[in-house]
Amino acid sequence: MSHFGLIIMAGREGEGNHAFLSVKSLKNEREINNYYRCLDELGEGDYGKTYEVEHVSNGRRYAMKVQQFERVAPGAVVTQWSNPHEGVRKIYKEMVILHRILPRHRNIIELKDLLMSDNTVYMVLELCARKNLSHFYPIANNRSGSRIFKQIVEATHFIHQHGVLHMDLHADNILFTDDTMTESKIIDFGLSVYKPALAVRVHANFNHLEWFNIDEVSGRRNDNSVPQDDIEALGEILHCILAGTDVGAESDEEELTLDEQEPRMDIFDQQAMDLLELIGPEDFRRGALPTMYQILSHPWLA
Ligand SMILES: Nc1ncnc2c1ncn2[C@@H]1O[C@H](COP(=O)(O)OP(=O)(O)OP(=O)(O)O)[C@@H](O)[C@H]1O
Repeated sequence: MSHFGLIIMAGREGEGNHAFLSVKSLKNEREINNYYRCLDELGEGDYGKTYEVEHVSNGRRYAMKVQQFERVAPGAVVTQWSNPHEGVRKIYKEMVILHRILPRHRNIIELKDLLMSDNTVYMVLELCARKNLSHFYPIANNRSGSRIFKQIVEATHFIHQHGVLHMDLHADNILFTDDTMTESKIIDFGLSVYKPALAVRVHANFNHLEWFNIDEVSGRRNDNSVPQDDIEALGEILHCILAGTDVGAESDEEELTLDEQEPRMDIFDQQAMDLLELIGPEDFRRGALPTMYQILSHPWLA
């Protein structure tokens, strides 16, 4: 049975404490219009686009991530340049992570609905504002910086506890619920990795053997991702908060001067600098990376 067939079969009503989400199967692409009206484009990624949509019957607004995948013909050839299974695998993994592995968390985007046609997946997500971390960096101060960074660290810790490494934590993938920029949400689990051996919490009896091919989770697929990869990304984010700008962002404009990359010590206190020296980029770091528990108990996040 295909991965997508499996996801429809495996959801059982009333299971665990996660509100059951049934997968709607669409006969064709047009049928999506019976459920959601498309209002505006929010963003575009490698595999599709994300739109602001309105539920046809209750008028509520959501974000809908639409991803198309190519059906993989039996015996399709994997080459150095193209692997026809990769797109399907990426989309499937994101769906399973959001749909089954992670319970609800206030700082992780919530999956609200899931629809599928023959070659398209529609992930309906809670709608965030058009504000991401890069809008927050210039206005961050010691108090708001610590509050938002703590939200991101706690959500990342929660993800890790369930055996998931995000692997793509940066400004574009951390949105705010509204323009006040007080509540953040981690999005985009497209590059995430699921490692059951890392899980110390299991949601709703999630059994990875029902959902993933054993090669995928056994390390046989040559995946070297570790929690430290996310911790390093958190260190980069902290540097940006303290510098007040997206330090590593690709831009057509001139590169930032060294001065512009410096932590703003007139705004942030010594505790913030101490945390930067623990987890920040190598220019700042004093020693080996601490664990998530050590980061969470740091006084700047108290
Ligand atoms: N829940 C949401 N609310 C508002 N906007 C969103 C939401 N989810 C995604 N977006 C917007 O759509 C963009 C693309 O979303 P996302 O990163 O999930 O897609 P992607 O196809 O995986 O992208 P990429 O290939 O760049 O990783 C985001 O950067 C963001 O601007």
